[in-house]
Amino acid sequence: MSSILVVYASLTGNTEEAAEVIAAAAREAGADTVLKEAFDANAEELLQYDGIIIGAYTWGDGELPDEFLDFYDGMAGLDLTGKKAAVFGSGDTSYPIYCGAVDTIENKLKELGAEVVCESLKFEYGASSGEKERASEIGKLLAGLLSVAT
Ligand SMILES: Cc1cc2nc3c(=O)[nH]c(=O)nc-3n(C[C@H](O)[C@H](O)[C@H](O)COP(=O)(O)O)c2cc1C
Repeated sequence: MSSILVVYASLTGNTEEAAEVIAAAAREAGADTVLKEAFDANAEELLQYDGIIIGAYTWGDGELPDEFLDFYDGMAGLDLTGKKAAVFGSGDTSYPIYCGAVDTIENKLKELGAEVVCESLKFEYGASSGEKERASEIGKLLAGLLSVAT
């Protein structure tokens, strides 16, 4: 069975809600899926999974949230070649850098060799029903791609 780690940082629950939708969909699609908050996870754990889904809200001036910084720093130097990945997160369009954390994480995953399999999901505050549907599709997509690959 393929395995997926969904790891996220969320302060007020918006990104967490989407993380739960994604993880439930991946599980339903047959992947052995673990859902963790970033501060309970270690970046090296990424090496144990076939699929990686990372979510983070954006903080400061388009920055990564504090709860995600240790995890992000720990990603440096990991070889994620062969992993399939997706990224999501909540933001607020009134800030000049909308969902900047999502872009930063996507770029880092690509730099480390992971294959980002779909356009990253950005949503304002809580995900709408359509955005939750996309979240669900991301979980299913990754689980489906991994079941074909393994
Ligand atoms: C001090 C502060 C700075 C923020 N900076 C940004 C930003 O630069 N870009 C952005 O898209 N959203 C920004 N946001 C909005 C949050 O990302 C947004 O409220 C999000 O829904 C929080 O997600 P969460 O519920 O998962 O914690 C900021 C919010 C606060 C309070």
